[in-house]
Amino acid sequence: MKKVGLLGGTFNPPHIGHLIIANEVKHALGLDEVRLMPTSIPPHKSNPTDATPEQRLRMVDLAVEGTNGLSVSAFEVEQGGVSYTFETMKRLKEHEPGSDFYFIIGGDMIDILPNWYKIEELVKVVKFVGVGRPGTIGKSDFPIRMVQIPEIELSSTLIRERIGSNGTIRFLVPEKVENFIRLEGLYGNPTNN
Ligand SMILES: Nc1ncnc2c1ncn2[C@@H]1O[C@H](COP(=O)(O)OP(=O)(O)OP(=O)(O)O)[C@@H](O)[C@H]1O
Ligand SMILES: O=C(O)c1ccc[n+]([C@@H]2O[C@H](COP(=O)([O-])O)[C@@H](O)[C@H]2O)c1
Repeated sequence: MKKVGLLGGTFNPPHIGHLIIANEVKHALGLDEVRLMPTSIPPHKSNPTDATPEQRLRMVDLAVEGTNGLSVSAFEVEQGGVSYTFETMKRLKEHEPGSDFYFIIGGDMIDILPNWYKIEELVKVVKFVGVGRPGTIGKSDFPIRMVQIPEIELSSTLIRERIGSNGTIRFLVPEKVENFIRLEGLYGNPTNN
C-alpha cells in the first residue's frame, strides 16, 4: 500500500508552518508523499470571503512547487460544497483503493475533534496524525499518532493581519505565495516590506 499523508486546511493563505508540518510528518512516518488539500467550504470556520477556493488552491500549488514529496490535492475544491472529512475520505478511498491515508491535524483541530462530522466512523477509516501547536491542548481520547515537530506560533490569521497593517510577511510564506498575494491584491494592502 502507498502511504499518503493528507494535510487538509483552509490555507487562507498557506504559510511555512504548513510546509514544516507536512515535511516533518512525511519523514517521521516514512510516508511516500504528503498532499496539501484545500477545503472548498471549511466545516468549522466561516467561509473565507477574501480569497476564492481557486485562489487558495493556486497558493498551495505555488507553496509546494519544487518541494520534494509535497504536492497539492484539488479533490475538495473540485467536489465543492462543505468539505466534511468523512465524506472526502469515503470518496478518496474509492478512487484510490491502493493507498493508506494519514490525515494530519494541528493541536487546534485535535482539541475540537469530538465535534467533527461522523467522527466515530471517521476514526475507523483514516489514521489521524497530530502535531503540537502553541496555545492548544492537543490531546484527545480518539486514537491519534503524535509526531514531535519544532512548533511554530504562526497562523494564516497572523499573515492576513500583517498584510492588512502593511507589515512584513517575508519568510513567513514562500516567496511565490507572497508574490501571488501582492499580484492579486489579496487581504487588503499588499505589503512592500
Ligand atoms: N503553526 C501551526 N502549528 C501546528 N499546526 C498548524 C499550524 N498552522 C496550521 N496548522 C494546522 O494545519 C491545518 C490547516 O490549517 P489552516 O489552513 O486552517 O491554517 P491556520 O493557520 O490554522 O488558519 P487561520 O489562522 O485562518 O485559522 C490544521 O490542521 C491546523 O491545525
Ligand atoms: O469533517 C469535519 O467535521 C471537520 C471539521 C473541522 C475541520 N475539518 C477538516 O480539518 C482540516 C483543517 O480545518 P481548518 O478549519 O483548520 O482549515 C480541513 O481539511 C477541514 O476540512 C473537518
